[in-house]
Amino acid sequence: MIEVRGLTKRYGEVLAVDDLSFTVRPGEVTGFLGPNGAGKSTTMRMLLGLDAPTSGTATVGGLPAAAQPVPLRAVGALLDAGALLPGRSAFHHLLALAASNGFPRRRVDAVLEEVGLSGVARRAAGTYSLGMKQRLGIAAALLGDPPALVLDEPLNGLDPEGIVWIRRLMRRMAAEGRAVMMSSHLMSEVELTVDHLVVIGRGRLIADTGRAEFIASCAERTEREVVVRTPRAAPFGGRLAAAGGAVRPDGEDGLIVTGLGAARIGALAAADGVELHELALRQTSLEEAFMELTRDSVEYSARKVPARKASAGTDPTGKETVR
Ligand SMILES: Nc1ncnc2c1ncn2[C@@H]1O[C@H](COP(=O)(O)OP(=O)(O)OP(=O)(O)O)[C@@H](O)[C@H]1O
Repeated sequence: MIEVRGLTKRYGEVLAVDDLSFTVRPGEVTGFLGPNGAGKSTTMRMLLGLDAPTSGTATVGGLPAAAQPVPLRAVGALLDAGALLPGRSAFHHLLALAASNGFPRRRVDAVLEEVGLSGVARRAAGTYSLGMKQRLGIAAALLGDPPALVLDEPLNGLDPEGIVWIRRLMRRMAAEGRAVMMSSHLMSEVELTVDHLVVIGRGRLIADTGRAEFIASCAERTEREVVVRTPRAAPFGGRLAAAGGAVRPDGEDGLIVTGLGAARIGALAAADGVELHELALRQTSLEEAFMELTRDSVEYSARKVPARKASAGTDPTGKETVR
């Protein structure tokens, strides 16, 4: 179990992590999401003992990283897959890690097999593709057979095959009872993989929720839009507005309508003899809902939005909590 309580990190003027509390449970993959600069890497570095908190605690199995007798046995981490000695082979990289932690050599063979690098293990890591470096980083994380895994943007830059492979591996690691935490700044990367979501923005907690509940709350929050295409868009748009719909044009022959269901729009068209070329429901995607949730937390936004403070468990629109 990974537990973060009141975790805060200040770099001079920058409050990178602000009173953050959440739990990553065994048997689950928890997605740790937030836009660039939200504080994900800083939180993970504190969890791993690579950075000291300004205040608060981050523990794995009840102990902070510095107090773990053998850190690699407590938590495996992938932070920067590129941080390798380029001339050293995968085998020797892992062997050095195993030796310095007192792990037997057979663990090296086992993790190389696990990540599919056995065939290229003697090649210099500098010649590896990004996907192979990610696999090597994951092999190192698995070396101590730890009950918790912390992976920072593990899908970054991977091809579709690599993405599917990491997803399956994380699901399997969770099924074995490990607590798995993966960060991402894209909802689409994690929505197929995670059981639980912890969303942060500007260092603060925005949502701490099950994946299914997050999807349900997004569906509730976002109004369904109906796309209508007709050669008589302008007059029919007026008719829909008079019937209580909020209507905006979409090209010459299109209308986007909220506040009226597709059935009602179809009935109005039939009653008025309006020819329809399209009548379709458009559901906001999870990615759009996530962007909406974190919009005010984006460090460098193309749009100027007023800064609003989110409190733990409350979404920044202030409409509803998704905890
Ligand atoms: N060593 C540091 N010194 C000063 N500021 C820092 C340092 N490390 C991080 N920050 C700042 O803290 C904030 C959080 O950064 P962090 O890298 O944790 O975010 P992130 O969510 O991991 O972002 P990304 O997805 O871009 O990696 C940013 O404003 C960043 O500029």
